[in-house]
Amino acid sequence: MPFKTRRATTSAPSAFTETARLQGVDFGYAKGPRVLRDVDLLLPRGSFHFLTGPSGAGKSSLLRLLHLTAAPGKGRLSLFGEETQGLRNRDVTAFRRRIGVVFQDFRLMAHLSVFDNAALPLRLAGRRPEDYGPDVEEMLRWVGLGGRMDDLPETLSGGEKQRLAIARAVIGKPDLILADEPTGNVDAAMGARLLKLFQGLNRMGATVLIASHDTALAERSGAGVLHLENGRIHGGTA
Ligand SMILES: Nc1ncnc2c1ncn2[C@@H]1O[C@H](COP(=O)(O)OP(=O)(O)OP(=O)(O)O)[C@@H](O)[C@H]1O
Repeated sequence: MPFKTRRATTSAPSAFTETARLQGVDFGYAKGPRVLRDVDLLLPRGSFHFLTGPSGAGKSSLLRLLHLTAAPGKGRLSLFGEETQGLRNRDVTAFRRRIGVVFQDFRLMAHLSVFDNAALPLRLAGRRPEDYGPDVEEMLRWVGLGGRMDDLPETLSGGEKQRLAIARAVIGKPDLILADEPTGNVDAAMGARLLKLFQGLNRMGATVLIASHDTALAERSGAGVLHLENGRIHGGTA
């Protein structure tokens, strides 16, 4: 497992105990139905949850709120113990640097190699290639892309793109990992390996939330399960 001996966070140690808290959150899109209704949710620091629920229930939307790419219509959202309402753009960027996110559509950088995609969070954090090279290579080998480092994303299969997106999300050892269907395109053995990666990062301190239809994987993981349906969350701590 990559990062065996190191802390799970690149940010300065801070005293937060709640990675995320939603209180009375309503959310809906301008031209769509109300997606979340009066949701209360607490993700304690170092917790690991799966987020399940039928297609269209709002799992991706909830991850978007936690990534600050969408804002609650009503209610409060705090991250790392800090209120997020009214943040300036540069504060949003600072929050996002502490979050590793795996989007359902991967959002890889088409003009960057596999290696450079995976290394992007470290480069943006100001680290030098000579320092991060071995970490990135180790991570890419772990997700089975050790032989593809110089290739462009367009040459990868769906599952390979997904694994690259995961490598990029976790390489900076973020405080919070949000992953949207991260095992949707891989076989069971790779799914188990990726779960191990998330579990390892969680043991090192990261808070993990994985949206998934794979209830078998969720059950096998031993993680908490939050179920989203009809705009409300069942399970977890509020
Ligand atoms: N950009 C958007 N504009 C308007 N409505 C949207 C938008 N994105 C999602 N929706 C709607 O919001 C609701 C929740 O969608 P969301 O993608 O969060 O669900 P989900 O649980 O992640 O679904 P899936 O499991 O199919 O990925 C759905 O009714 C969807 O049609």
